[in-house]
Amino acid sequence: MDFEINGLNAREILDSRGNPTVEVECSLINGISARASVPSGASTGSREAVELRDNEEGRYSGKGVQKAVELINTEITEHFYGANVRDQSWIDNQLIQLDGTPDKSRLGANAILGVSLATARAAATAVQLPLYQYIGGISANLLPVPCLNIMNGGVHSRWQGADFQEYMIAPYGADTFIDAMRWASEIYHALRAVLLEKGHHVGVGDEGGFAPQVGSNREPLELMIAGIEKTGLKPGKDVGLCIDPASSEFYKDGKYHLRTEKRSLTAEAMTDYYRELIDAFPIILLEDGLAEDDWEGWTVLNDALGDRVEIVGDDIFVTNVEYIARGIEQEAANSALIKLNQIGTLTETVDAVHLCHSCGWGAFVSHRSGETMDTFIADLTVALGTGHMKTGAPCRGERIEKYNQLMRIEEELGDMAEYAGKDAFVRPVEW
Ligand SMILES: C=C(OP(=O)(O)O)C(=O)O
Ligand SMILES: [Mg+2]
Repeated sequence: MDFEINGLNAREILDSRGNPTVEVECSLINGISARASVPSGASTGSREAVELRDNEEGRYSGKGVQKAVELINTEITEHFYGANVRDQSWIDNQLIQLDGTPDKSRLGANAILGVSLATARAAATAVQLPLYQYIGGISANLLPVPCLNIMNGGVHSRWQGADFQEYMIAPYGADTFIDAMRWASEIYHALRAVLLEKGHHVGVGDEGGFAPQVGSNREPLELMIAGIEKTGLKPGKDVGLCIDPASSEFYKDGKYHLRTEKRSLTAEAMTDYYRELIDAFPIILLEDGLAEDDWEGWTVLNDALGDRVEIVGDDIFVTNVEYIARGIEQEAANSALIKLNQIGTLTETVDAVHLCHSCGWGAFVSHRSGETMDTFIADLTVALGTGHMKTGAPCRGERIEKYNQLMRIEEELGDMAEYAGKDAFVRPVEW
């Protein structure tokens, strides 16, 4: 048969932070082969599937992935020799069983995801379909609103900038994805000019956003509004704002410690703070406003603000249907962040998105702060019709390449392409 796996060949490559990561090539008996690589987070949730990293004696001061590579090239390859590459759910189930741990720590979520994605891409190539169509079928035509993280803080700027990790622009008023990207790039350059005018430095963080030393977590929002206005676009009408404070990173002993503002707040006080910001700025999405273990706080936050903005859970749900289901039951949010390597297989990721959509929740597809040039999430977003996604600033090759892939998909779909626009978010855009 044409679709039998002939081999899986893995190697160690470097990601955008210069750390080792896994790349996998899946080859078929018919000569077709395809490649995928695995990203890595910095502000990771504690319940994420576990990456396998080498011990301290190895290369790269304990960060290498030689063991994960070796496991793919031996045990995993032997297991899948001759298997049907089109049977994705079987492949992913086998990977889970072969690993045998609840957190994928024996083989490593990095080894498992590399195999899962490389086999999916090889199958798409074998049936001669674009990846987004292979995964999403003939109705996959929705181009997402790109939410571009143009100001970085938190751990992604080594705590040099704001406490909040991500400040994003969402150009939902554009007619097409390519127009949205043009607006985004113009705003990015205008923001650089605004920062220079105000005497800020324009060094960037891990995801390509500027990371100036600001005096509060509100200031980046003011700077972004100035950048949007400088281009002639209208904040709120053309372009909205999203924030990901990644607050697990500054939560300790029941309080949220805002270093730049020299104050520590309870969950209730943080909710009040977010309300003030939502009143003052056209914010449409708030991710990880509270910490991963503050489940009670999340319900309070969602009750207070969930009818106004999309409340997205990242560290709290880790793309895991078990935690998303708990979030649905406890009304802790109205959307989940979707990161392939948090859960470790394509099938489980698709299940997480389906669960969100079946309950009227949003599913917000995301890159990681450590990325490669792999564009899988661009195709995945269109395949699953999630309507919005984030993959960093319109700068740095590993981020740009995903946006470029979405532009290619829009061009390929031609008249069939639809830009998600203002309907992308769980709560209506009111401007
Ligand atoms: C992309 C994120 O960061 P990281 O990959 O470091 O978890 C995030 O927190 O949403
Ligand atoms: Mg996050």
